[in-house]
Amino acid sequence: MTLPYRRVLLKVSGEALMGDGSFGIDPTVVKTIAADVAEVAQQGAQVCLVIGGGNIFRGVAAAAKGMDRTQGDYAGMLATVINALMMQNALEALNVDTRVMSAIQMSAIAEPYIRRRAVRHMDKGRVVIFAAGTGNPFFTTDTAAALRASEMECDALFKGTQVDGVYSSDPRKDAAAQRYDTLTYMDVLSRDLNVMDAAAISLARENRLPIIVFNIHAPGAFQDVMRGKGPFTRIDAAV
Ligand SMILES: Nc1ncnc2c1ncn2[C@@H]1O[C@H](COP(=O)(O)OP(=O)(O)OP(=O)(O)O)[C@@H](O)[C@H]1O
Ligand SMILES: O=c1ccn([C@@H]2O[C@H](COP(=O)(O)O)[C@@H](O)[C@H]2O)c(=O)[nH]1
Repeated sequence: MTLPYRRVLLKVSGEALMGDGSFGIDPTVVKTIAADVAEVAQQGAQVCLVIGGGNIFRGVAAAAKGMDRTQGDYAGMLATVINALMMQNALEALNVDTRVMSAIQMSAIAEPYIRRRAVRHMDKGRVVIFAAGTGNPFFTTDTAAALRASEMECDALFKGTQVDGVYSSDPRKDAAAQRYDTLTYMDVLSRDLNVMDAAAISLARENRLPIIVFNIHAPGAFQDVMRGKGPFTRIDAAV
């Protein structure tokens, strides 16, 4: 069965890569996600990825302990490059052609981000991994994902995270939280549902980019959610 999307961006939470650990990367988790991405790419969808860095470094957390925020954010962006290289390695082991494109130039390990080149890579069937977020401090990889998905004219942004959708409050802290099947961008903003930052939601809203939030941990979760198999939450202009 053909997939109902031509080109999509998958945002993978950095924290998801920790597996059962409390820091860093569990290679088994990376392999499982890579296998899911490989399946989707082999079924003909153009796929690009943004991977968070929260499993390694978050600028805001470092700032809370007295570090300069900007410096911490640059360290956070470098953390996303480490995750991108791990994912590239796992995808290449599955014979998926990939390119890492970095928003911060580091020509020995990644191509610089050039929008038209990224589009060309995807047209040739390569999975493009966007690294180093937006390249700017005070942003997050959620915003980078909404930005790149808009630039790439993706049909949707899939946010693969630790929870299976958007809840009335953080489900990891509130056992009574209720999951929504659908929400509008305005619902997420006005109810302060913190699954993604407001800048990312606003950017998606402006560009009419649907966001689908799902749990990345179930094997095959990405290909299932691409086919509309739940659970997930869809955030859109009007529902
Ligand atoms: N209303 C809500 N609905 C769903 N999840 C929520 C909500 N409020 C807070 N969260 C939390 O937001 C988290 C989603 O963010 P995620 O872990 O994907 O972080 P990220 O910043 O995108 O990535 P990283 O882990 O790299 O920092 C969920 O794990 C969940 O605990
Ligand atoms: O555009 C960006 C993207 C990220 N950062 C910094 O990186 C870390 C990790 O990203 P997450 O989205 O939290 O996974 C983030 O905390 C920022 O410190 C950035 O500065 N700019």
